[in-house]
Amino acid sequence: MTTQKPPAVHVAVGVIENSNGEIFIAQRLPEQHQGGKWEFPGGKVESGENVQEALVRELKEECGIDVTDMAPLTVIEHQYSDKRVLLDVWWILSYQGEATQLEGQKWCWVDKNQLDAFQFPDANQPIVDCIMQSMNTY
Ligand SMILES: Nc1nc2c([nH]c(=O)n2[C@H]2C[C@H](O)[C@@H](COP(=O)(O)OP(=O)(O)OP(=O)(O)O)O2)c(=O)[nH]1
Ligand SMILES: [Mg+2]
Repeated sequence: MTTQKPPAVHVAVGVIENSNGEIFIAQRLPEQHQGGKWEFPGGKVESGENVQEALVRELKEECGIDVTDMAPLTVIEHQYSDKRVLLDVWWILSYQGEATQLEGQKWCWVDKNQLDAFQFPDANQPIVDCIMQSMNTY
């Protein structure tokens, strides 16, 4: 008998960098999946949306910014003990407004070189590596 894997939850994730080379991160609320871990803003792609539309919507809802340009960074499929996710990760190339956190999460700008001092969900390790290695010229 074959067992069918449940479908992965498709998640749009944005890496926002400021002019000081710092990255925006927020701490997941205790009651959320992977609660207490730090994350890049984003959320689930809803039906009828493409990933870019989802990212624009999520970053408006969570961070209060209007994203105007983005570029694909990486896609990560990860199986947690309780859930499988497909993280669709994008560099935010330009946006309007001042990034903040509108859903009660702790947040901060962190120097790229210090990103590994924060605890991220396991799926995020390749993203953190990628950012820390990047000589970002955008
Ligand atoms: N946003 C975000 N989610 C991540 C990251 N790493 C990671 O494993 N995830 C997982 C945790 C969740 O299972 C899923 C994203 O769910 P979410 O709670 O942000 O979704 P959402 O904003 O749509 O919120 P909701 O449906 O719970 O209201 O992806 C990350 O860096 N950012
Ligand atoms: Mg979210």
